[in-house]
Order: sequence, then C-alpha cells, then structure tokens
Amino acid sequence: MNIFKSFVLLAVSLLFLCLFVNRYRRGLHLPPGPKGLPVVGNFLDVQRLQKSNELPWVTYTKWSHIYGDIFTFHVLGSRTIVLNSYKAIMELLDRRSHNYSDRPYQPMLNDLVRWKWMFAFMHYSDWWRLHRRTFHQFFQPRVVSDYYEIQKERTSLLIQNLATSPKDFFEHVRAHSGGIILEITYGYRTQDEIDPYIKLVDVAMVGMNASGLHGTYWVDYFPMLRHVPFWFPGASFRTRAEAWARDTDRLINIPWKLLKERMNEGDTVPCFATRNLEKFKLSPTSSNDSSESVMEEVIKDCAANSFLAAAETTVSAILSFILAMMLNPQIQARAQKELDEITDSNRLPDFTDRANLPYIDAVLSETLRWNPVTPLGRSLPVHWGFEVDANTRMAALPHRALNDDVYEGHLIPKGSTIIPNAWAVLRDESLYGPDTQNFDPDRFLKQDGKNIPPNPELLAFGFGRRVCPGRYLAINSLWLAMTYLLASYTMAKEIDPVVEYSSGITSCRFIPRSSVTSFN
Ligand code: HEM
Repeated sequence: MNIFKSFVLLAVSLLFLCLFVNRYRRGLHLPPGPKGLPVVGNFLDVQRLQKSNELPWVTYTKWSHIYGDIFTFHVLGSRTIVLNSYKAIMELLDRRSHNYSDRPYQPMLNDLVRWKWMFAFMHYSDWWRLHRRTFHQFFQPRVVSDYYEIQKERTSLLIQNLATSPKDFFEHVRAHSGGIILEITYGYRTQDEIDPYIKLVDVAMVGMNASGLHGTYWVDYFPMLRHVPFWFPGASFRTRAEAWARDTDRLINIPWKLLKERMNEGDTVPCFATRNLEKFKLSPTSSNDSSESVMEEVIKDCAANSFLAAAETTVSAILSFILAMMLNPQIQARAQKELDEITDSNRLPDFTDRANLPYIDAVLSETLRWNPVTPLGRSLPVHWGFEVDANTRMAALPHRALNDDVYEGHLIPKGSTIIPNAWAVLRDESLYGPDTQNFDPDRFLKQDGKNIPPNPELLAFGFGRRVCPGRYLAINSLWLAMTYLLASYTMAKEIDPVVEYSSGITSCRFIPRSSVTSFN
C-alpha cells in the first residue's frame, strides 16, 4: 500500500512538474515568423525562396522588417531561428557560445556526400575539439608571421601574372589564394602542382553547395531515407549523392596520397602536415590509407579543411576589393596616395607598414562589410562571369542550440537551427551610417574617434567557439594582395561591371603604375 501511495505521489508530482514546465514554456513565445501550414509549416515559403532569384539574406532581411530582429520558421518539424541584429547575434552566438556552438545534423551533406571529415560541419564534440586544437596551433596569431614569406612570394607572382595575362585575373587570384594555402598545408610550391588541386576544389564544391543547403532534399527532414536502396523508386538523390561523394573522397585523398609518396622519397618541405606528422611521430612509410592512426586522420582532415576553407573565401574577398576599386576610382587614388607616401613609390609595402596606413585599413574593413564573403555565416561560391543558381547561393554555416534558452522573452528551444544574418547587420544604417549599399571607407575613420561602427571582422568571420580559425592568415593575405595591387596597378573598368556576385564582373583593366612598374 505504501509503495502504491509513493508511486501515486510521484506520478502526481511529475504531472505537476510537466504542467509547470509547459506553462513556463507556453508563457514564453517562440520568436514570431511567417505563418505556416499545418504539419509542413513554411515548406512552401522555403521552396519559393529557393526557386526565386532573390538572395536568401535579402529575403531574411525583408522578413525581419515584418517580424523583428529575431524570427522563426518551421519546415516539417525542423525549426530555424534567424538573427538579424548585432545585439542578438553577439548576445547569443558570442556571449552564450557554450550553448550555440553545435551544428545541425545534415544527413545529405555529412553522410551521403561524405563531408563528415570536415570539422566545420562537425557536431560540437571531443572529435571536433581535437581537430580545432590541431588546426589552431598552426594558424593562431603567434605563428601566422611564419607564413609571411610564402604570402609575399605568392602575391608577387599574382602581380607578375596580371602583367602577362590580365584577362585571366580570376584564375590568377584563385592560384594566388590556393597557392598560399597549399604551400602552408601540404608544402606544394610550383604553379604546375597547384592547378590540379584547385580543380579538385571546384569539382567537390559542386556537391557541397548542392547538398549543403539544408532542406533541399527530403532526407534532411527524414534521415531514415539515407538507407533507401539506390534502385528504389524516387531514390535518385542517392545516385547523385554517391557521384558527389566520389569527388569529396578525391579532394581529401589525392593531396594526402601525394604528400605521403613524397615523404617516402624524402622530397618534402616543412608544412602543416609534415610538422604535425613529425610531432606525433607518425611515419608515412608505416601507414597506408587503410591503417591510418587517429592522429593521422585528424591531420589529414585538417589539411583538407584548411585548403577548402581558405581557397574560396580569400578569393571572394580579393575580388570584392578589385570590384570596389574599379567602381570607386577616387577611393583607389586616395589609397594609392597614402601608400606612395609611405613607400616613396620605390618599394613594395610590407607588414611593418600596416600601422602607418590607416586609410588602407579602412578600405579593408569596408571590403569585408560591403560584400561580405559569408552573408549567412558561410562563404559565397563566387564565380564571376558565371551564372550561379539561387540554390548554391543559399548555403549557410548555421549554429544549433544545445539547450533551451530565453532571449528577450522569446523561447529558443533546444535543437533549433540558428542562422546569423551578418549581411543584414553589415548593411544596418544605425550602425554603419547612411547609404550602406555604397563603398565608403570613411565610415571607419571618425575624426573624433567616437561612434566608430563595429569592426566588420567581428561579423565576417563567424562567432563564439566556431569563429573562423583561419582569420589571421586570411586578413594578412587580403592586406598584402590589396597593397601590392594598389602599388602596382590602377584597376579600371573595361565594361560596366554588375555589382552582383551571381552574374558578376567579366573584365578589369590592370593599368601598370609608371612609378612602381620598375620593381615588378
Ligand atoms: C576572407 C576569408 C575568410 C572568411 C570571410 C571566413 C569566414 C568564415 C566563417 C563565417 C566561418 C563560420 C564561423 C561560424 O560558424 O560562426 C568560418 C569557419 C571556418 N574557417 Fe574561415 N573564413 C575565411 C578564411 C579562412 C581561411 C584562410 C581558413 C584556413 C586557413 C579558414 C578556415 C576555417 C575553418 C577551419 C572553419 C570552421 C571552424 C569550425 O567550425 O570550428 N577560413 N570561416
């Protein structure tokens, strides 16, 4: 009888607890958002957005004008919360980053297209931490100066290549960014070595962009579908995923295999991969792909991750800078004047000059603000001169809430996908002043030193524990490319460039500057 009484008491208490928790949760509302249909939620809105020509960050910004800085939408039971203000992004993703450092599970991308080795897509876990730590040791502020010589050499080559074939500037910029990271990670040095690897990235990115947009495939909502056999009616996504997965495998395996062959022949230069393998006393002769040790797997993953993460993003930032200079000749002339005064127009700039070039620093900040590489927290696949369809532009690197949280009276339930709309913040006139669609470095140079807007680096490189670990290297590469370009050329319009990434610019004239051509 006593046992029965205790059981009833426990059940009643549990019931009250549930009611209390429910009341607490009911009292708090989810952030508002577009009204959806029963069961499918906003499935149709999202489909419409994916098929439309409107860029998703633009649509999200419009929705934020209707629903507020923080809004929600649902698709088939999965909840997405979009943050559109500096305050909300910094409070949640930065200050409360312990709760928002996870990534949503994407069965199509991670499992079927086999990107789960990429730590940018991993869950917040010990496995991710091991990767991040291994990576960080070679890209933290203390060590990035070790890469100055590689960056200078590659940037000089970019300037020379532009003189030889200016029409191929897009390829030259890609070879520049790819060349820097390939030498740092795998020790590859020559031009001939770089091109095939850049092609591997290009090919693998097709599958990544197509599968990385959560919700494009039903399997993202119903993960069980990943077990559907290839021959099953309607399972064409499995065949497509398998073809993309083979490209992913090639991206991670081919550079590694070549590195090991070279190590066996004693023909390598010190780099991220070799120095790490030595550190953990891993001999390439004693291991092959099927018997990799755990640490070898981590080093191999990190090398491929840095290669992929660095190549596209840095290219995009440099192309944005070139576009801004072409469209704003007076800003270009002012930056060149500042540079010439420091270098006396008879040498190339160096990192030690940076503190004396405040206007160029403002141009760098404005470049990151004006056309952010990662409008929704991930890089844009920029292919100037090519049409990129709306789906590929939609990709984002979202965060995920690990536990229930409350923000300004809104409930943010555990498991919600969180998208930071950095683009909306970087265009916010209350922070960056008027006409944020225009390129104007002066917004960062207030004479009185007051009301300086937030540094765009805080938004462009992501947030909290997931902030881009390659940002110090990226800023150095960008600064050097900008200053070498300004010192060596005047960038001018050949035809009217379209200020859009999708249809993009097709041509730029690189006019050698007579005062500096002697040292090219
Ligand atoms: C202009 C250049 C770059 C931009 C704008 C950029 C931006 C970003 C952004 C927004 C994220 C996501 C952060 C988040 O989830 O909150 C990220 C992640 C990452 N970036 Fe970068 N990045 C750049 C260059 C690089 C470079 C040069 C490297 C490598 C050397 C790199 C390596 C990574 C890695 C490994 C991650 C994943 C971090 C994680 O999930 O823990 N990035 N980057």
